[in-house]
Amino acid sequence: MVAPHSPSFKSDPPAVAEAKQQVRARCLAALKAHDPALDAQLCQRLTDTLLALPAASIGCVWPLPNEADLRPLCHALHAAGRIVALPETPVRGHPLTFRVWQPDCTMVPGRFGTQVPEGPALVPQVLLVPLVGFDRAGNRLGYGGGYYDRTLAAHPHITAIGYALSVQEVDHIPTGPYDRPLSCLVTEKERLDFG
Ligand SMILES: Nc1nc2c(c(=O)[nH]1)N(C=O)[C@@H](CNc1ccc(C(=O)N[C@@H](CCC(=O)O)C(=O)O)cc1)CN2
Ligand SMILES: Nc1ncnc2c1ncn2[C@@H]1O[C@H](COP(=O)(O)OP(=O)(O)OP(=O)(O)O)[C@@H](O)[C@H]1O
Repeated sequence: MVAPHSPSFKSDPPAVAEAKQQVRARCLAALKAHDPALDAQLCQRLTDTLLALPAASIGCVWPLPNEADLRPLCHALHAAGRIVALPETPVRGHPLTFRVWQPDCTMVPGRFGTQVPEGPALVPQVLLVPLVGFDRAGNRLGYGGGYYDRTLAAHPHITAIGYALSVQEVDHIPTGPYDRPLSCLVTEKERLDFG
């Protein structure tokens, strides 16, 4: 039986949250120092990976400051006839929604400095998952909103592909009850498949 006052964690236990915060700070510093020339290599590898999939619609990512810039990938996928969608960030505690992006569409400001296309809503078949840090077991860590964790939980059939620059790798990402490892992650150097 569960003791009456034992916490039933709806979120990460405090020790895990604290450990994540330390790893997050280290990875954000690495991201900030990264060579922007690597972004083109990452885009090329992601373009090859995604165009090899039959997905009609793909959830991409519009960059926040210091992140890898995937805008060339958005253009390449659109030019290849795929529907490109970008995330719209709701209030905390809810999954992301997605709106169709086109090269000439209007972008409007969203939460946390994000930009959102003025297009119709759509759930993409394949979803690129950004991250702040990752490890070789496929664990990922984001900015701490839990948005992608909730989105993947809400849409278990979406094919999720993580992406990162190789400088964002750490030995071990602390995990909590809601974190699910990625099955695939692409960096500018390699593609990792985690069985
Ligand atoms: N490019 C991009 N878009 C994205 C995400 C992402 O990670 N990258 N998201 C992933 O979920 C969602 C937005 N979620 C976010 C949740 C929290 C913070 C946040 O707390 N930012 C801090 C700055 C962090 C730092 O650099 O130290 C802040 O605004 O204070 C940012 C994005 C959807 N769009
Ligand atoms: N499916 C979920 N249901 C309820 N709580 C969740 C879920 N996913 C994550 N959380 C909680 O949200 C909080 C933030 O999670 P976490 O620190 O793992 O976010 P993150 O992976 O850094 O962010 P993101 O997924 O947006 O990139 C944690 O307390 C976590 O337990």
